Amino acid sequence: MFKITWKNIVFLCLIAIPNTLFTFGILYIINGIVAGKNPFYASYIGQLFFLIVVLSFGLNMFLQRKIIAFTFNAIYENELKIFTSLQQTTLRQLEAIGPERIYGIVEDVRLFAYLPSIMSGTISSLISLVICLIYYFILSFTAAMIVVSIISVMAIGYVIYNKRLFRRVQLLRKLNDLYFKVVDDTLKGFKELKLSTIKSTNLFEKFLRRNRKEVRDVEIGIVNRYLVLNLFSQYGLYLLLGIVLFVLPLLHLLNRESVISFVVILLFIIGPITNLIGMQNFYTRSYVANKRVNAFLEDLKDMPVEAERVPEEFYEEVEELRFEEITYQHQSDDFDSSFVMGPINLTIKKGETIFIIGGNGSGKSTFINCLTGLYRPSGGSIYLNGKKITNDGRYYKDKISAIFTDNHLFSRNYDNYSLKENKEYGRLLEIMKLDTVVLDDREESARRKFSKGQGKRMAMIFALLEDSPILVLDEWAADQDPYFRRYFYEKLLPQLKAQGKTIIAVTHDDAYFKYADRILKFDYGKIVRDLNGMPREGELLWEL
Ligand SMILES: Nc1ncnc2c1ncn2[C@@H]1O[C@H](COP(=O)(O)OP(=O)(O)OP(=O)(O)O)[C@@H](O)[C@H]1O
Repeated sequence: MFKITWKNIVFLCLIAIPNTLFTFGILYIINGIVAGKNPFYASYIGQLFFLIVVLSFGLNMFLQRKIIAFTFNAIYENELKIFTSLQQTTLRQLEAIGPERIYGIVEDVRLFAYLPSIMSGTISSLISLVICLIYYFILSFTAAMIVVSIISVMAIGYVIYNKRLFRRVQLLRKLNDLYFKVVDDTLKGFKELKLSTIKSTNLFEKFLRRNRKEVRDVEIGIVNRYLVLNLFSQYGLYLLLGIVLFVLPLLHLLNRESVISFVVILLFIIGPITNLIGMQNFYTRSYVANKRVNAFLEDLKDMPVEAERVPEEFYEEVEELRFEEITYQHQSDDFDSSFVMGPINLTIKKGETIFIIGGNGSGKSTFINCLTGLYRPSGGSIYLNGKKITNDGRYYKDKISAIFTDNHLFSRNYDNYSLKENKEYGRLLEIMKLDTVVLDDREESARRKFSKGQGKRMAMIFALLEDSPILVLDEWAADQDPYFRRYFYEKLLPQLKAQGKTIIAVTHDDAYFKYADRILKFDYGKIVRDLNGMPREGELLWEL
């Protein structure tokens, strides 16, 4: 997600070098005065001191603004990248990823909003540390080596310890993904949970409580360890102070004047070092978040390449759709997916009204997902007007309007048409008997809460407003009352057929089979009957 480029590094160096010199200047002046090297009354030193402070302030302000812009730009770009990837990914990949991982990733990206203050703190702390070490070496090489060695030992111990914490942070994020799964179940299964004490108690006790308890314990473990680490570092610095004050002079490695300088410098860097250590918690979490976002984007990477130009056939009328040896196999890590659809060989002509029938699990919806281009077939090809559909068939999909069993009515109008003063919309509201429910042509009125059947009718209105040549309906009439069901088969379908639309409808309504031009019966993923017109007298389609 966050990639530090060479440009960034050069930029940081260009800022860091003068900043280092300024900080060095400040430290040098303070130390000179405290150690009695520079007189207090030398006015030019005071002026120089204030000048350096002002310049350093300006430079830091500039740097922090740049970091803020860089961070929020990276968050913005990554949020867009995630949604672009989601838009381009296939239904199969989305089903495999699961919503909980997506919620987790959105949360991971937002973590970086804390980055600017942390990063500028880190840079200034690092600069101070480097300056102090340089200064130490100027004062006494041997003593500086001792200090550097002690700090290095502390840093190595810190890195080793931090690695273990890294694994715990990873576990924490995984536990949070599971948590989102439970949240999803709680919201989507709200009614079922309200009705069943057993379900809601088990969800709470066996999953939610257990998960949160685990998260609490892991969090406490992580924060406690960081706390120990911070205390060790802090007291390690006091230890260092003791060594500088008592041991190094005793070993004649430092004289009295240098001891004062060493102590002043050490006191100066205690703050930055404590800062650097305190920020590790955040850095470890961001590192894990960064890895997760990258892995997520990588998982979505296996995307079809979009066609650059609109193919000529896009402008042609849909005369024929042909499926040649189409097969599809579900893939899932969680359960055995032995079901294979196909091979399907089928030609659909313009204006045909086709009913797809078959028992539960016979592969009707799988076929619909292949037909609409949502599933990329595992084998075979689809031809539009005799031309093979390549890439992800984006332009092919645009020829189709579909209403699925779990149809979603969007909270806003994402289409190119407007409902305002739209005559066709008014006419469709009347046809669908929704003109007494949706009282005006405002967008908000069309996005209100509907009953299930009304919602499907509203979905039909939106689908018809898209004016696509092919209409795919997955058990649309199942939620309709007898009057509307009848109206749908006897009036609406013939009207749409008369307009030249090709209709492919999954249905279990055998009383209305006679309204189909053609019936395709599925069984075990295969078309076992392809009937033009009504079945022969006495033939029961369900019993084949
Ligand atoms: N996303 C999926 N991953 C794995 N297997 C799946 C998936 N979706 C469906 N299946 C399996 O594929 C088979 C066909 O399912 P499909 O939904 O196509 O049947 P259907 O004919 O539409 O059934 P129904 O009439 O019940 O809606 C079933 O055995 C089902 O369990």
